[in-house]
Amino acid sequence: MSQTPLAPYAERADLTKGRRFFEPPSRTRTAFARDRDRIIHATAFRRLKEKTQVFVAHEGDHYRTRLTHSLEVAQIARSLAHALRLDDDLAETVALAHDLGHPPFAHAGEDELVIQMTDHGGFDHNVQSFRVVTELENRYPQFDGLNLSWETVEGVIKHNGPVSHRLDEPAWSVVRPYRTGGEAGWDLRLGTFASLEAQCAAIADDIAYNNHDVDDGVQAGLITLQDLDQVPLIGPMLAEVRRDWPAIDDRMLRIEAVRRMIGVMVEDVLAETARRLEEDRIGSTEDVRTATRTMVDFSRSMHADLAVLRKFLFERMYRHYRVNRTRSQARRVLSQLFELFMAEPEVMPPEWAVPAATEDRTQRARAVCDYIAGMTDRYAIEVHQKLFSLDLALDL
Ligand SMILES: Nc1nc2c(ncn2[C@H]2C[C@H](O)[C@@H](COP(=O)(O)OP(=O)(O)OP(=O)(O)O)O2)c(=O)[nH]1
Repeated sequence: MSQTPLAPYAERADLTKGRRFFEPPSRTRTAFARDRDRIIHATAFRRLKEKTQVFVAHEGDHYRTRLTHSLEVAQIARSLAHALRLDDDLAETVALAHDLGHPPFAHAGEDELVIQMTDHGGFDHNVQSFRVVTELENRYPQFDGLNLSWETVEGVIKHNGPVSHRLDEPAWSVVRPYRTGGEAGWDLRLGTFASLEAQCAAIADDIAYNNHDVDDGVQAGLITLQDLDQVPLIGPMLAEVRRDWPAIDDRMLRIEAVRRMIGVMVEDVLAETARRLEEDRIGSTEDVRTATRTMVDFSRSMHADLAVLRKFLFERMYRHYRVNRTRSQARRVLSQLFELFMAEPEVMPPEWAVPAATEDRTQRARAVCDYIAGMTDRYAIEVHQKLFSLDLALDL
């Protein structure tokens, strides 16, 4: 963006730990910018356009999908990184990749896959994002996955912080080869913190969804502006906008209040992060990794307010009966597809039917799970309709 020199604790693309499979550097792009471009060209990225954020993707053109959510996260991550004098390409790249592993119908879909995979190694959307970029995307003749830089892959797998404590959970076992001595030949140093750029992407996720869910929830009529008056963060913001613009209509009031709330959260993160970097005397990328806490974070009071806002959104929006009805349908679609594919793997396309054609039920379940997890909402509904309708004229 600008030529401001990077901070000493910023990642540097010219000092990257490199890619798993050697490739000569690009003449025109840094390693992290090239990673971003690979993600944008990935099939899993395009499919985010029809994956649920809160509303199933076809419910309305104006609601967020996982794709527009990822773009908003990337924008906020980039702003944070730039203000902190970090590598904004890396922050953007990790943000764009962070939700690649979400199954159709997002959390409802994940809840169902977790149940279906209980005896077969489990399911976790963050691990699935990691598998998409390291293994499942198939668009290069030389390797599986996208062969991204170490720092990008690290950011994807550490979306929720260091992961060493979770390696015994079956869902996380696929990450094992990526630790010291692992056969992947790469040590992602799973027990340490990720780069500050990846931490920017992670907090940008929280900023983005808490804000856009308020926006979408009001637009959808699940919550009202009056409901929000008593909720921390957004309530004071609504009052402030009404004071500044007494004649403002509800639509503009909602948009302006959400815009200001994003700004307040970003400023809070920047101030808290600067404070922590100084307090913990962070002077290098190694200091970031071996620190005793996350550096890019909200202040204590923002955490407290956000907890109340999250609880409100959870109870009033994510568990609204109208959303619950769709969740219920979505889970049935996925459970019925899963059971059918386990019994008749030959009805899946060959790239999934072949690995599923085994007596090893765990191996079969993983192929079924990967096929389903890669589906968009629309495709899952279409396949379900085709396979469970008795109308043989339905073509797919
Ligand atoms: N936590 C949660 N979020 C839901 C649910 N249904 C819909 N959502 C929406 C609300 C947010 O827009 C978004 C939060 O999910 P994300 O996957 O982005 O973040 P989360 O913190 O759950 O997971 P992550 O940080 O990716 O490990 O999903 C639900 O049942 N639980």
